[in-house]
Order: sequence, then structure tokens, then C-alpha cells
Amino acid sequence: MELKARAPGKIILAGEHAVVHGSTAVAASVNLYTYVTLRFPTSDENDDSLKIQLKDMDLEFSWPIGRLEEGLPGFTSPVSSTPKSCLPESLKLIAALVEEKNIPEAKIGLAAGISAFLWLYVCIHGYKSATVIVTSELPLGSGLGSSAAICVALSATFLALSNSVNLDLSHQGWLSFSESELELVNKWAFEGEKIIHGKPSGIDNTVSTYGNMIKFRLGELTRLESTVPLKMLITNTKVGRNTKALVAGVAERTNRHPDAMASVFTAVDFISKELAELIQSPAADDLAITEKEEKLEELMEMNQGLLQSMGVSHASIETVLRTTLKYKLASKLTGAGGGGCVLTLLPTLLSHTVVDKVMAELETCGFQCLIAEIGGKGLEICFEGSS
Ligand SMILES: Nc1ncnc2c1ncn2[C@@H]1O[C@H](COP(=O)(O)OP(=O)(O)OP(=O)(O)O)[C@@H](O)[C@H]1O
Ligand SMILES: C[C@@](O)(CCO)CC(=O)[O-]
Ligand SMILES: [Mg+2]
Repeated sequence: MELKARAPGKIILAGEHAVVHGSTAVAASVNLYTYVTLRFPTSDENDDSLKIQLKDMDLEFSWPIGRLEEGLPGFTSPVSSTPKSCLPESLKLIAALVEEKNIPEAKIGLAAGISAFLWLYVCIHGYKSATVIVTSELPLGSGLGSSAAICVALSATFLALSNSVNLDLSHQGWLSFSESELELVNKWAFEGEKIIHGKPSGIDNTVSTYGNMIKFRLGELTRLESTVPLKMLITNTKVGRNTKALVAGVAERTNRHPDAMASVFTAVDFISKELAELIQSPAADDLAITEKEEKLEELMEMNQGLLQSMGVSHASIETVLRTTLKYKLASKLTGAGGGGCVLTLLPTLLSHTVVDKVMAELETCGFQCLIAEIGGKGLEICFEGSS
């Protein structure tokens, strides 16, 4: 039996980092996906190992089942219906199993993703042979939620072939999960994100699971329907960074300046709530849309200023801000910052010539530009051969 899942990346329109500290944030899925295929060997294949193939990087890691039983004991009767947190003792055992694979130094960031994979798999399927294949359209570690997308896609394939989910195996093409199944996948994916991020808010896995646009606060999501088209230019500065370290940096700054940072988080909360109201309020004509876009630009600028005061901007992000401002366009970082991706609102009436010019200028700085569709579908699965 072979099954494939795809889970989208995301942009955060307002509220990253502050959301970890209890503020509201607004996020939307993007039409770039991580794909995970799960295959159990047939009895005559005689394959007694757990393998993960990272196709885009031409890497494969594999553990004999006996090595998993010995290195990560206690999973002879796995439970897929109750998401389990990976405690520090188990994380140490997993780290040892990953270390044995001698991941090339330049790709060492992958260790976190491989650890999340091992945890989710062993919790849900125990010591069962399988091959897992991963491909992704998302840049890794760039603020577009690659860690959440892989955790959602892994959890979905593992759960779909467990006894916690009932699926129509004859369905052709991409298939959505039921609400209760999505909730279960999202909870497991959050456990994976905890391994990668340390202290995630859960917004990234939630928007990847459910898709569309959401308002999120303290684990609670509200679905949003935008009345404006919302076209965003995404500029990848290609400056590598790691969400776990950036989230930890904001927590340290909060410990040093608790009152000042509490005010920053409160300001972000108001910005996110206003932004959510704004994008949902009716817009009768072009004038109303333009007015909304202007307000949205102001909120993005204010949020960026507050992200700077949290210490998560970067010289490359500032270069994008300065460049887009020359064309009177507003931008903010998206995701964890420290490099990674920047969003620029492209107003509805903006001419193609200006868009082309700004993109060309950003690209001469060595950045990569893309205009992604936002607010599309969330997690979907498909039985191989039918997509
Ligand atoms: N396709 C993938 N294959 C293997 N590991 C992956 C994959 N996608 C993500 N990861 C893991 O997630 C890490 C990147 O996660 P990180 O949270 O730092 O960035 P991000 O999720 O892309 O951005 P943000 O959290 O700001 O949205 C990678 O270093 C790797 O460990
Ligand atoms: C930086 C952060 O707020 C968003 C990363 O996309 C972390 C999180 O919410 O888990
Ligand atoms: Mg991430």
C-alpha cells in the first residue's frame, strides 16, 4: 500500500513571534507544497528497515528495525490516537540514532527534521519496516513554514495508514480529511514542530493543515474570508536562519525586558486583530479596496517596526524594505525573520511595469522573487497512481 500527502507552506501576515507569547497572529497558506509518500514493503520484499529518502537533496537515511528497537525502546504497542510529546530522554536517544547517519556538515540543519520524522513514525507505527519519500517546493529554513509542512505531511501519511483514520481507499485524486482527522493530524504535527522549533505557537502546523487564511491565538484558530484579493510578492533573501534560535532569542530579550516586551506583544495583538477585521470587512468598489490596501500597508509597516524591536530583522531584510519603499510599496518579514523571506503587498491597481521593475531590482541584489497564490487548500492525501 502506497500513499502520498501534500501539505502547504504559509505566510504570516501579522503576529509572528508575538504569537508564541500569547498575541493574535494572522496567517495564510501558499501554493507551495511538501509531499510525503509512505510505502510498506510487501512480504516477499524482505526489507527490514525504516528509510527516509530526501529526493531533492539526493539523500537517504536508513535504520535496521533491530537498531530502532534497541536505540529507541518502548514502542512495541504504538498509539496513534493520542499525540505524544517527545521528552528530553527520548530526544537524546533519537539524536544518537540521527548522529550515526553522519549527515554532511553543510546539511546539519536536516537533523531536526529527521528527528521529528523518527519520533512521529515510531509513535504511530512502532518498529514496522517502511520507506518514506520527501520532496518539497518550499525553500527550507526561509520563513515559509517548511518545518510545519513536513510535519503535517508526515503525520498525515502515518495516520492514514494506521487504524485511527478511516479513508475511502478507492478514491481517485486528492482527498481531504474529515474535521476530526485534521484535528488529530494537526496535534501530531505540533509534536513534530516542537522537536524542530523548541517552543512553537502551533500557527504554522495549523495553517498548513487547514489551509486558507486563519487568525490564531493560544492554540485557537478562527477561519477568515478575505474580501480583498491580497497579492503578495515574496522575496527570499536566501540568508539562512533557524526558527528555533530566533524564537529562543526573543524569549531571552523578553526575560531581560519583560515590561517593554509585553507592550510590544500587546501592540502586535492589536495590529493582528485590526488586520483580520480589515481583510474581512466588505469592500464595495476599487476605492474601498485601495483604502483597505493603504491601511494594510500601514499595519504591515508597524508590525515590521515591532519585529525589529524584538531583534529578528536582518540587514538583508532591511535592504528589501528600502528597495520596495523606493516604489512606495510596504513590506514586512514573514516567519521567524533573521533573513529568510519578506512580504510586499502588491496593490490591485499597481501596474505590471512597477512590479517588473521592483522584482528586477530585488533580483540584482541576489534575492529570489516569487508571487505565490495565497489562501489555498490545506492538507490533502492521495493513493498513489490516482493523482
Ligand atoms: N523537506 C524537508 N526535508 C527534511 N527536513 C525538512 C524539510 N523541510 C523542513 N525540514 C526541517 O525543518 C528545518 C527548517 O525549519 P525552520 O522552522 O527553521 O524554518 P521554516 O519552517 O522553513 O521557516 P519558519 O519556521 O520561519 O516558517 C530544516 O532545517 C529541517 O530540519
Ligand atoms: C516565529 C514564529 O512565530 C512563526 C514561524 O513561522 C514561531 C511560531 O509561532 O511557532
Ligand atoms: Mg518552521
